[in-house]
Amino acid sequence: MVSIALKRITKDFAKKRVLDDVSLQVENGEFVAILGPSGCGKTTMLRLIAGFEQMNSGTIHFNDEIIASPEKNLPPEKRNVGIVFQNYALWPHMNVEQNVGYALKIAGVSSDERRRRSLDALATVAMENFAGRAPADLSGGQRQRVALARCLAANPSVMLLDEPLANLDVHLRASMEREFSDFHRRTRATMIYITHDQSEAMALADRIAVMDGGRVMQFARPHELYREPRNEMVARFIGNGLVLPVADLQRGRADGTVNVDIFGHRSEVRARKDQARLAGASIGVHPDDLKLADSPAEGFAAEVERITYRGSHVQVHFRPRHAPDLSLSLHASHDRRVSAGDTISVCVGDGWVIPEAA
Ligand SMILES: Nc1ncnc2c1ncn2[C@@H]1O[C@H](COP(=O)(O)OP(=O)(O)OP(=O)(O)O)[C@@H](O)[C@H]1O
Repeated sequence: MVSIALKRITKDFAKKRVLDDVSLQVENGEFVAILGPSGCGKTTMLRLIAGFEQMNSGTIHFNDEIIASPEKNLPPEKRNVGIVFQNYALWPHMNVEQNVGYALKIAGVSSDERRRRSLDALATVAMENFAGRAPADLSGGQRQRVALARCLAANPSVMLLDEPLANLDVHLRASMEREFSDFHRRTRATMIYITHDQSEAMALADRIAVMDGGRVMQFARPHELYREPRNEMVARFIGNGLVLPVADLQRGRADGTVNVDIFGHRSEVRARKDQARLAGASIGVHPDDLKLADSPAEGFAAEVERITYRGSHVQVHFRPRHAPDLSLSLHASHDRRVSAGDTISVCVGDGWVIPEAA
């Protein structure tokens, strides 16, 4: 069992800083997802942990051992990590079963046992009927599934996955999601999983690291990221979040709520317990937190721009009267009859005062 610590890692490519003072402590047996916009350094971080790149400064520790630093680089094959990367190639001269069983062969597993474990792993990814095929005769998605099976069969104590489900169709994705969950429960391997799919990350991960511009913005449990984003980047990034300016923040009750002015209407929102009084701040909300109020006294005034039909509900696009430059939207049921040009009243059901200024 392995815990992984990244300590103050920086990595430059041709004078461009790609990882900037990244620290991350992944506990033994933890499932961690990495989310962030394209180019923020996710893959580079995984390649450093795998041993395919060397950092400019910092150290990587597996348990108490330093496995990588600018002076030291334990070779990838000595790290005992399973790797499923985008485009991580299968060996072209081996058939599917040989690819899956190769690590077991190297580890001295008998051929009967190897065959059993390889076919088991292939069945897990619905590829048992392709055991004799050459990788060249498989689709991209099928190759990805074989790469996964190869990783599962080797039963590593650390698994690094870079968008392992990206090439799969929606049904296979759902069943592979369950498979990852089961695999993790069974083996308690430490897993680091890059994905662009937030719902996948939320469903699978114990904790999620949100990255931006080569830095870790927040590393927290999924519900904490969603409900208590630390800064504006995380607030906007997670769950299509919106950031609204608020004024005259007053401490509320002891439970941590505060009272703020949102576009001319006073509302209670959540905040850190030690949140100070402020003249101005920002709150993070999600589209479902904004509701059509029943009367003008219950919300802030806004003008409806347009309505979009969304099947189960309508999406009402509007601009707050106090901030006409801001375009927002909320979901309303079909029985609320609103049209473009109407004045509506909008209340904020839930909001969170973003603690770190932009
Ligand atoms: N070998 C390399 N040489 C030069 N620049 C590189 C190299 N590898 C990555 N980069 C650059 O480093 C930055 C981070 O890349 P990385 O692949 O880690 O991002 P990412 O977050 O995984 O992106 P994506 O989500 O698109 O896969 C990018 O600007 C990329 O162009």
